[in-house]
Amino acid sequence: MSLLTVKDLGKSFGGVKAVDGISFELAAGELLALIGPNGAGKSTTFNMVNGQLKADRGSISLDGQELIGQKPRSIWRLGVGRTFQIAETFQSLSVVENVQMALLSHDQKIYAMWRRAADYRRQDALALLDQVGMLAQADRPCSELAYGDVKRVELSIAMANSPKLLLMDEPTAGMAPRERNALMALTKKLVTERGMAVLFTEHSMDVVFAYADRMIVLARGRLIAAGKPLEIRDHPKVQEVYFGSGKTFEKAGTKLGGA
Ligand SMILES: Nc1ncnc2c1ncn2[C@@H]1O[C@H](COP(=O)(O)OP(=O)(O)OP(=O)(O)O)[C@@H](O)[C@H]1O
Repeated sequence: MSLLTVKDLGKSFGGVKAVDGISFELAAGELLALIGPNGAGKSTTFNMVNGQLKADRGSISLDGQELIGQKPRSIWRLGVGRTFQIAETFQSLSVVENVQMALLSHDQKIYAMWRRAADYRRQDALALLDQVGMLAQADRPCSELAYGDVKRVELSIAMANSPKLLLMDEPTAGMAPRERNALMALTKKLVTERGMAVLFTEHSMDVVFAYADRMIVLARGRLIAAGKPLEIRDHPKVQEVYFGSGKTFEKAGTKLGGA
């Protein structure tokens, strides 16, 4: 059975149908890539799933519970996580303290966090860091880490909430190819080990084809194709959008696989 079921989801801004009646499913243990040219509706879709935007129509159901109409915080509590960049204010904290802060937040002990982060559930935080290969660097300040390692820590912070579904918006943006592959291989490992589902946008087609179990393709708010990477690559509509005349997206100045 699907973990996430999206049906006839729609959102308009003024006269623009940003998302125009899309439907898709996502199972536990699956990595689903959401791709499409600039302005296709990817961010709008993401923000409806995490509750930052309210859908005009349709349904988003997680494990049978309707998410539309719920606040972002409630949706997060139900198990929809997302990766956040480590805020500048937390850069001076150590790696493990950043994960401890996330555990405090998960446990709703947010008000005491400044005082208590250093003591709070340290062993659990270390276990999360171990899962992302960052145990050896647990006591270093985040500000000293290489970019790829910061991304690993961000992933472990997202894991602190034990998400059933993790949303990743351009997870490998700004990374070199080797770092990109390492991060996605790690994500895939977490998906398999934890039975977590991941929905991600990505502009690097290499990453998408190498790591996505399935893909959905949006263009002008509509879902134009869904399937396994190889099926998508050969799909006529996708070919037209990305490689063809470019008629549909000429004006948007589409980059290949623009996320
Ligand atoms: N807050 C908003 N107000 C008005 N129009 C918006 C708003 N958010 C998005 N849109 C419009 O909705 C459409 C879809 O935008 P969206 O950001 O979801 O696309 P995207 O696929 O994420 O694009 P990109 O790859 O450029 O980030 C675009 O035409 C955009 O201009």
